[in-house]
Amino acid sequence: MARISLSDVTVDIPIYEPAGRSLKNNILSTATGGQIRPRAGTTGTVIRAIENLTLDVEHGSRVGLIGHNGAGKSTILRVMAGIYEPTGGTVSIAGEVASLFDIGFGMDPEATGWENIVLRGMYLGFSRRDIEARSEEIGKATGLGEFLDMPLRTYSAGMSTRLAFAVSTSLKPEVLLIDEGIGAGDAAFLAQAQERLQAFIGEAGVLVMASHSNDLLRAWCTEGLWMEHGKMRMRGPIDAVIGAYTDFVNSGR
Ligand SMILES: Nc1ncnc2c1ncn2[C@@H]1O[C@H](COP(=O)(O)OP(=O)(O)OP(=O)(O)O)[C@@H](O)[C@H]1O
Repeated sequence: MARISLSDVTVDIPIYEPAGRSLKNNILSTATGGQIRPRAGTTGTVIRAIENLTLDVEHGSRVGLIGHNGAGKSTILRVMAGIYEPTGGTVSIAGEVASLFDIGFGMDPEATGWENIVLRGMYLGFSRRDIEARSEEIGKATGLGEFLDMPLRTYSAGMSTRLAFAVSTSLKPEVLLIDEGIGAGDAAFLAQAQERLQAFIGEAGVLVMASHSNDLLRAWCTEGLWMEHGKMRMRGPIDAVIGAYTDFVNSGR
């Protein structure tokens, strides 16, 4: 059974900046971003992107990450994907993870779409045999037709997204992580993607996605998690969390 468990996770990102630009305050209050703090024992600075986050995402959950620019949404996804090692706390993931960010990950601009299906699949941890056996189906799902014979560098951002999305969802990972880059798709892609995603979620697994699009969040997620300056502010049914966040933004606080 797929499951994600974060226990008291903190992520500090050290900033190596010229000494002359030191920060006077422990925490600068801004509308965006994480918390900027002095780095303990040094004259340097860290950005606290996530602070003491404890979170369990159970099998079958579809969680949407909501919040201002720099609230920590992408950082959470990167911690779940194993790209960022937390500074504090523990992360435990059960199930194969596929991430739909870093769209270029495992792809070669000079290789064709077909070749990139195999490359990305292998980067995501699947065997060449496995991915080759599925490439026909994946190619079809991209909707890219003859462009699959062209090098990736000839693709638009949305076309690359289609390719990456088709690979990730065809491999039936148990945990799918999506960052909002998916918004690069056009309406036809989104409709098709939703169908594929629903099939994927129906079979098993966990979805965690970050987006600023309420429509996308409502369509794909059942639960919302509102992040603010690296901390969880609210978790609950997606409509309730979007509603509370929207009210907060509109109140101008
Ligand atoms: N590579 C990095 N170097 C320094 N700081 C970073 C880096 N990546 C993220 N941060 C900081 O971490 C904090 C959280 O950023 P994150 O990308 O997780 O936010 P987000 O909620 O995904 O924002 P957005 O909605 O704008 O994509 C921000 O304060 C950001 O400045």
